[in-house]
Amino acid sequence: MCGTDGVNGANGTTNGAPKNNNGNANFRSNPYQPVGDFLSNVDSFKIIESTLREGEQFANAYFDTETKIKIAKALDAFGVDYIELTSPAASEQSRKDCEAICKLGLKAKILTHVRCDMRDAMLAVETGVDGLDVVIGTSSFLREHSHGKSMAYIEQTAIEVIEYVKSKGLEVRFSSEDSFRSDLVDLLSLYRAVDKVGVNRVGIADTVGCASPRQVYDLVRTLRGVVSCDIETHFHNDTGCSIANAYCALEAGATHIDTSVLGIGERNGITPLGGLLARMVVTAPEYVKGKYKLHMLKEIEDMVADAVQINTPFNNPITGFCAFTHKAGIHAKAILNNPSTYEILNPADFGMTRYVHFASRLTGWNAVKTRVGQLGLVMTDDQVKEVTAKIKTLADVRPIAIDDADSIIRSFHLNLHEQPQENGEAAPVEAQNGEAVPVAAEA
Ligand SMILES: CC(=O)SCCNC(=O)CCNC(=O)[C@H](O)C(C)(C)COP(=O)(O)OP(=O)(O)OC[C@H]1O[C@@H](n2cnc3c(N)ncnc32)[C@H](O)[C@@H]1OP(=O)(O)O
Ligand SMILES: O=C(O)CCC(=O)C(=O)O
Ligand SMILES: [Zn+2]
Repeated sequence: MCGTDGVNGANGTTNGAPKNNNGNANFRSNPYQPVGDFLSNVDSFKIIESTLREGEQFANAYFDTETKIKIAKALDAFGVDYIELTSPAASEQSRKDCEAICKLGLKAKILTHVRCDMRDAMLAVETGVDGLDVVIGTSSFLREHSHGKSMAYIEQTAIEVIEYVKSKGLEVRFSSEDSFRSDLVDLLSLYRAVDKVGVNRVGIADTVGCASPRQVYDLVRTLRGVVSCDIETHFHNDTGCSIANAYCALEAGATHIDTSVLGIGERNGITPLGGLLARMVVTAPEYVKGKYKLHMLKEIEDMVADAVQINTPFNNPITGFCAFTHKAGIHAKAILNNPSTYEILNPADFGMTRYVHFASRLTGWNAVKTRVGQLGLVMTDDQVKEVTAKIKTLADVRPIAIDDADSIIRSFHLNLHEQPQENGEAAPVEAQNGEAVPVAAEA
C-alpha cells in the first residue's frame, strides 16, 4: 500500500538533532538541510485531545461523569499524549470531573483549560491535573469586546500565572486566542516574554477558522524563530482548513496539535482526531502506526457520536460508511488488481474493510466477475459480460440493491444449461495482491 511509503518521513527532526527543554528536536542538526525539512515535526508531533474541553463546547454535547471517564480511558488507550478538560471554573461538577479523571492514573497527561486569571489557575492546580492550558484573547476584537484588557495587562498577568503554575510543579502552556487576527508584533513580543519565564508551550489558535494553510505556515515558522519552547496549535474548521492547517503547522515547526473526536467543538468544530491521523499516517506511517492504536478509532468515534447524538458523516476520513467503497467499474477493476491504484490509506490499518460495489449502472464486468466468484458460480468472461449488461439494464431504470444484482446473476446462471455449481456461501475473493475484497454493503 502507498500508506507504508512515507513521502516526508525522512526529515531532520529525529536523527539525533539537538532537543529543547521539552525534549523536542526543533533545532537544525545539519546546516545544509533544506529549511522546510529541519523545521518539520510531521513525524514527531504530539496530540492534545480536547474532546472533553473543546468538544464539550459543541452545541449537542453533554457529558456526564461516567461518559467523560469512558471517553478519557478510550483516548488514553488509543495513545494520545494529552487529554484536555473543561475548566474547573466552569461549574462545580466540572471541577469534580476534573479531579475524578486525574485520579484514573492514565498514561496521558491531564490538562485543564483556563482563562489567564490567577483565580482560575489556583482552582485548577488543586484538581490534580498535570498541567494548565492558559488562554487569553489578543485580537483587538477580543480585547475590546470580550475581556477588555490591554496587551500590557495580558503580559503581566500571563507571567504571574505562568510563574505560579510552575511554582506548583505543573506544566503550563500560554496561548493567545484569535492569534491570526492579532497584531503580529504584539503577539511575538508576548510570546517572547512568556518563553523567557519558562512556559512549557505557547499556543496559536485560529479561533474563528479564518487562517489559510500558508498563513499558518508563515506564522508558526516566524514564531519558531522567536521562542525555544514547544508550539501548540488549535484550528477551527469554519472554512474547512482545520486539517490542512494542522499539517502546515507541523511542517513549520509546531510540536503539538489540538484535536477532538469527529472534530466536535464550538460552531462546526476543530481539527478532527481521525482526519488528522488520516493525513499523518500517509506522511509518517511508522510514527503514526507505532504510536496510536488506529484500530480503536471507529470505536472511539462511535462512542463520542453516541454521547453527543450525531451520526458519523458519510465522508468522514477512514470511518465514513463509504470511505473504502469503490463503485465505478474503472476503479473496481484496478482496485481488484491492486488496491493502491485508488487508495492512499489501507483500511486494514484501521480495522476497516474495503468494498467493491457492483449493483449499479456504473459497474463493469470485472467487478461482476468477482461477485460471480463470491457466489460460488462459474462463468466464462463472455457470460459475465452478458450478465453485466443485464444488471446495467435494470440499474438504468431504478436504483438496485445487492439482492437485485445477485438475483440477476443467479437466474442468468441457471439459464446457462450448465450444471449449477453454486455452493451457496458468499465469500471474499482474493485480489491479485492477496487482499480480500468483499462486495459493497448497501447504502
Ligand atoms: C475560544 C475558547 O473556546 S476559550 C474557552 C471557552 N471556555 C469557556 O468559556 C468555559 C466555560 N465558561 C464558563 O463556564 C463561564 O464563561 C466562566 C465560568 C468561565 C465565566 O463565567 P462568568 O463569570 O459568568 O462570565 P461570562 O461567561 O459571562 O463572561 C466571560 C468572562 O470572562 C472574562 N474573560 C474572557 N476571557 C478571558 C481570559 N482569557 N482571561 C481572563 N478573563 C477572561 C470576561 O471579561 C468575562 O468576565 P466579566 O463578565 O467579569 O467581564
Ligand atoms: O487555548 C487555546 O489555544 C485555544 C482556545 C480555543 O478553543 C480557541 O481559541 O478556539
Ligand atoms: Zn477552540
